[in-house]
Parts: sequence; structure tokens; C-alpha cells
Amino acid sequence: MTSEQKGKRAADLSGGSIAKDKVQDNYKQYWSFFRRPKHIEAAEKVPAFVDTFYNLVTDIYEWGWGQSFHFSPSIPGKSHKDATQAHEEMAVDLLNVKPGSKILDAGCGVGGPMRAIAAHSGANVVGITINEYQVKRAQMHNKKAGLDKLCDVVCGNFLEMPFADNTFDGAYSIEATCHAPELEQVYGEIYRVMKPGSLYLSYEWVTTELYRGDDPEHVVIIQGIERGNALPGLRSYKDIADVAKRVGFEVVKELDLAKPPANPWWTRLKMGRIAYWRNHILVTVLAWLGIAPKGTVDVHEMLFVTADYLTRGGESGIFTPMHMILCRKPHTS
Ligand SMILES: C=C(CC[C@@H](C)[C@H]1CC[C@H]2C3=CC[C@H]4[C@H](C)[C@@H](O)CC[C@]4(C)[C@H]3CC[C@]12C)C(C)C
Ligand SMILES: C[S@@+](CC[C@H](N)C(=O)[O-])C[C@H]1O[C@@H](n2cnc3c(N)ncnc32)[C@H](O)[C@@H]1O
Repeated sequence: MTSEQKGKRAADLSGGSIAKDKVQDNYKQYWSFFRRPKHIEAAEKVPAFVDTFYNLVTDIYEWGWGQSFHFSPSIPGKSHKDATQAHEEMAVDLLNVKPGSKILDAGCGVGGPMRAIAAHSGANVVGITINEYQVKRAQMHNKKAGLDKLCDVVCGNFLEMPFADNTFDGAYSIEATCHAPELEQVYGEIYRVMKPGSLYLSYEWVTTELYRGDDPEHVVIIQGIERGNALPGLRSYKDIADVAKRVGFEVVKELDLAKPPANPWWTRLKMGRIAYWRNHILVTVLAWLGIAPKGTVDVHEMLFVTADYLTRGGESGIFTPMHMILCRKPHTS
């Protein structure tokens, strides 16, 4: 059984691993990072800040989006679910792995991509996430989908992974390495744990060639995207291949999957607007009744605003969440 099981219900919204009465404080703490920019600039503080963010948003994401926490180009005549799955399967097809091989999912969320990829390829997937609550959710979903033999999940930091050198036959990361304070650190770690000759694919969040740092509107949009998605600072598309090469990878392919002929990835966000209002009312009532933790309304409002910044980033073409890079770890390094 591989298809996604029915997701979270609004009445099950929690603060992840945070105690119910601490959700509001953690939300304030999340914002305090942006009031003291030095804190997000201090690289060692970033994983804790990202962990707090995912405690706050994981249930809302699952409830309102599904088990795959990423975007995909929309495909005419296909559902969001099918378009998401196609985007995930493409990643593993490019890795060229055989059934039984062992691949890494760096930043695996609650494992939507991992399950689709394991089911499609027959590969064993090991996922890593900084967030303990996501580990529990992912393990539960893996079991429910009958994929727990192929899929394993570890709680840890992808900047220093608990895996030996040359462990994996391939690796991928889907919209996750944008959380790393230094891309070089996470690419370096992924490179270390991959076997020589194997491939790594990443879908990166970046600013595009249309972004102008001297255009105030561009700056507002990008800042809005960073603040609503726990990003220590969006990179330019230009930096990705340079970093990959610097850690030792050969770059096999690099392209922005959002560019035409792909259909816009942000239509799903725009189409959801009526549902977001319904969700807002539901969350407000549940929080008022004491069923959802205090603070859930604030988190939901933050995501509501974020959806708008993301849409503006997509429509203006200054931002893409699917700058794809495919790299090989050379045989001799
Ligand atoms: C890769 C990352 C996350 C990408 C997306 C999965 C999420 C980005 C914004 C999220 C959402 C925005 C609006 C929410 C809405 C108000 C609520 O009612 C239901 C959930 C949303 C649609 C939510 C779902 C997930 C996102 C689309 C980042 C973090 C690097
Ligand atoms: C937007 S989610 C994407 C999840 C998954 N790839 C998907 O598409 O569903 C980003 C993921 O990266 C993980 N992550 C971010 N920083 C991390 C770190 N330093 N170490 C491990 N995981 C991290 C988060 O915990 C989260 O699971």
C-alpha cells in the first residue's frame, strides 16, 4: 500500500514535540531570531531554530498540504497528489539506482517523498530530519503504508550526520538544504557519506537571475519568504554549482524546473485561498475551545502571509523552489 493515507484532522493539531502550553512562547521565540539577525547568522543556532519551526508547522502542513512538504510544477489533467509524486519519482529516476540499493534522503520531513521513492524504485531509503516529531510521524506513516521494511528514519543534523563515509548508493534532498546556514557544510556531509561513483540530486530554493537586490519590492518578497520558512538566507541560483564543485562533486546537470514549459508551481497555493480562510476560522474556534494549542492561530496566520510571498516570488519569477542540481561523486577523489 503506497498511496497517502488520510492526513491530520484540524482537531489533532499540536505543537509537534512542544508541550501544548509552550506553543505560543515557542512561536515568539521563533520570531525573536529575526529581531536579532545575529542569531540566525550564528550558524550553530540555525538547527535549533529550524527544529522549533517544524514543531510549530508540521501538523498544519500535513493537514493542509499532505505528507510531502514541497512544491511541484502543476500538470494539466493531473491532481496535486499525482504531480507531487511525478516530481518525486523523477528525482530517483535520475539517481539511476537499483532495487535493494541504499539511498539517503537529507531533510526528509514526515517522509512523503521517501515512501513514493521507495515504492517506485525498490531502493531502501534512509531519511534524516532534525525534528523528532517528524521522525515519529514518518515512522508511523511508513508502517501504515507497509513500507517500513524499505524506509528508515533517523533524527539528526544533516550538517554532521551519524553515518560512516561511503555508505550510500545515492542521495537526494527535496527543498531541505535551503535551511543550512552554509550550503558547503551540508553538501560536504552528503558527499562524505556517498559511495564514489554515486549520484546526488537536490531541489534548491534560490533567487533567480531576475532578482535585483536594489529593487525594494524584490527585497520585501524574499525577506517574507525567508521569515515564513525558517531560512537563514536565500542563496542565488549562481552559487549552487560552485558549492557542489568546491566539495568535490562533478556537476552532471543543472536546471530550473519551474521554467516553461513547466506549468506554475504556485497555482496550488493561489487556488487554496478559500480553504485557508475556512482553515483560519476552524483553527480560531479550536484554539478558543482549548482543543488546539494557543499560538496555533499565530502560526496559521504566519503561513497564510507566507503563501502570499511565495506566490509573488513565483509570479514575478525572482524565486524558484525547484532549482535542480544533479551531481556525481567521482570514483577517484
Ligand atoms: C519547503 C518548504 C515548505 C514548502 C511548503 C510545503 C509550505 C510553504 C508554505 C506552506 C503553507 C502555506 C499556507 C498554509 C495555509 C494557510 C493553511 O491553511 C494550510 C497549510 C498551508 C497551505 C501551508 C502548507 C505547506 C506550505 C505550502 C520550506 C519550509 C523550506
Ligand atoms: C520543507 S521540509 C522538506 C521535507 C521533505 N524533503 C519533503 O519534501 O517532504 C525540510 C526538511 O529539512 C529538515 N532539515 C532542515 N534542517 C535540517 C538539519 N540541519 N538537519 C536535518 N534535517 C534538517 C527539516 O527538519 C524538514 O524535515
